[in-house]
Amino acid sequence: MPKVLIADKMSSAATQVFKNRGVDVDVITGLSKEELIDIIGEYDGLAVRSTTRPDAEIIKAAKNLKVIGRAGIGVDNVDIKAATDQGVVVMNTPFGNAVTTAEHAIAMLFSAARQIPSASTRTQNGEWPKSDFKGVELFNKTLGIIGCGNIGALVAERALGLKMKVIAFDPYLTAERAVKLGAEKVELDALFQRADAITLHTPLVDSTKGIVSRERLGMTKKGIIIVNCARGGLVDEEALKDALDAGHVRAAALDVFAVEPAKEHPLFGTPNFIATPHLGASTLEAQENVAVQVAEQMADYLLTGAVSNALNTPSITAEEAPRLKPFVNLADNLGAMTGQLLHAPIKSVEFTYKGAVTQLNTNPVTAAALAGLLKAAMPDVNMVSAPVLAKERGIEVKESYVDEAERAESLIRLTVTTTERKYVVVGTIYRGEPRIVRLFGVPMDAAFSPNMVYVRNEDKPGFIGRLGAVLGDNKVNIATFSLGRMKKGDEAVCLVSVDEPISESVAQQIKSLDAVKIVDVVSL
Ligand SMILES: NC(=O)c1ccc[n+]([C@@H]2O[C@H](COP(=O)([O-])OP(=O)(O)OC[C@H]3O[C@@H](n4cnc5c(N)ncnc54)[C@H](O)[C@@H]3O)[C@@H](O)[C@H]2O)c1
Ligand SMILES: O=C(O)CC[C@@H](O)C(=O)O
Repeated sequence: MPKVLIADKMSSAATQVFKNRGVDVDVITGLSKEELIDIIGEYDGLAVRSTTRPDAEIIKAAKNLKVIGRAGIGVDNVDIKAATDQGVVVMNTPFGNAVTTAEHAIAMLFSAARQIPSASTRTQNGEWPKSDFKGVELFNKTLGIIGCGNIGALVAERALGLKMKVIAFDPYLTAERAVKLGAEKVELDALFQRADAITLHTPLVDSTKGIVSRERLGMTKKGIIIVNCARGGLVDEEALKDALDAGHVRAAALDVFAVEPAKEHPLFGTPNFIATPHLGASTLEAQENVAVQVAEQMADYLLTGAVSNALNTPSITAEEAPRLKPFVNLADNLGAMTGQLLHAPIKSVEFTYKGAVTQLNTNPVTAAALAGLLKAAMPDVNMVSAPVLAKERGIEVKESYVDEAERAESLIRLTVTTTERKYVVVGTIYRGEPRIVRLFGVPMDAAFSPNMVYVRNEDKPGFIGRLGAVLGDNKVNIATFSLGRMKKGDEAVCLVSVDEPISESVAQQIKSLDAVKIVDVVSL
């Protein structure tokens, strides 16, 4: 039974889902990094919100970890590269708290425009400070949205409902989608120059860090309102403080801070400044949504192999997972065998899919074959990291499909081009088991096994007997012996599965046989 640790406070609905799905679950929140490192090795899954920060050190200690589930959207608290390198799937819940956060941003916008928190505090202090609060309407004002994805679009919709004009900067926002949202797509500087209020809804990435800079604040109209319910680090907080003190920024409302938790901050106590403690996602509905979603996604992956909302590997539906499993196994074996028989750097790999497999999502199949191919040189590679590593090493990866739907069998062909030559291997599934049907151009039919010897030889009478004698003389027991040849008297291939790995000495004895061209040991 897989076991999951819930390490951040989240709705008990997550625990219930895990239990209902037959996943063992511990809820231990408030752990220090050292305490988490001490216990994480026991778990197959780790569920977090934004407090726990699974970094490379924690992930390295998580020897059994298969999945990290983020009950929320932003995953900047997870070292995704470290997770990928270790084959740990990272998934989030991209829609569970989007409405809630959009509503918080609108609430912060109103709070800033009318200084509601301060007015409330002072009224309740008995000051009746009526003359001290003159706000501004949002009606007919221009709202600048930086980042117009899920939440930004929801904020746009709500702002339009308030009869605001909406302009948006988002490098990935198409003009068509902007029109559909009722927003005007603008460049970043234009947004700062034209907006009466700016709200941020981007991830914290290199291109967004400090996007609200001192220089850009200087481009804004006097009286601008700034709202940030995305991530601390998007706003130059010191520059914002100066602009508030100078009366240039009318008001600012931050839900997120560069350093959290923000217990002390230069902005705290500044007039016309509003702060909330990262409450964007904190509603009953949102927390129920993300808890249930993350638990269901993690349970799906741990129990069926289905992947959804993963940041570092292709999605696999629950329906696909069982159908893909034999092909992923075949791809892994084909890749691993080929990778051990290559003796030069890989330049490109083409995956050709034929027959029924073309009807499936072949991304995980390709990833598994890539992992097998690269494993000879990079033992820690896995199907999560393989596509990234291949790209980093400049290996061109192509996929093609031959839709021979009438063909009962499925075939997977790997065409691997190294700096020296091209290799072609073909495999299929027969009675649920993976088999190799063509090895480097030579037709054959062999099952995969943990210990195999690959021999390429001249097609001559007596060779098989001599090869068998060397193995027998060295007490190497043969499990299966598969043969193939291009044509009579040409090159032939022996693929011998043996009970135990052969020693280097035995390999040398085989190499010394007449007619031998190549001898390689394959371990799967
Ligand atoms: N305060 C909270 O509690 C809370 C809750 C949920 C999400 N968030 C934060 O809000 C962020 C956005 O959430 P979402 O669901 O809308 O994500 P999303 O991925 O749907 O949208 C993010 C948008 O930002 C855009 N973007 C990326 N780089 C950009 C750049 N350099 N300039 C402008 N736009 C850029 C993307 O194209 C995308 O459209 C999350 O990454 C998360 O950090 C905070
Ligand atoms: O979990 C939270 O409270 C915040 C989550 C939020 O920042 C997100 O990125 O989804």
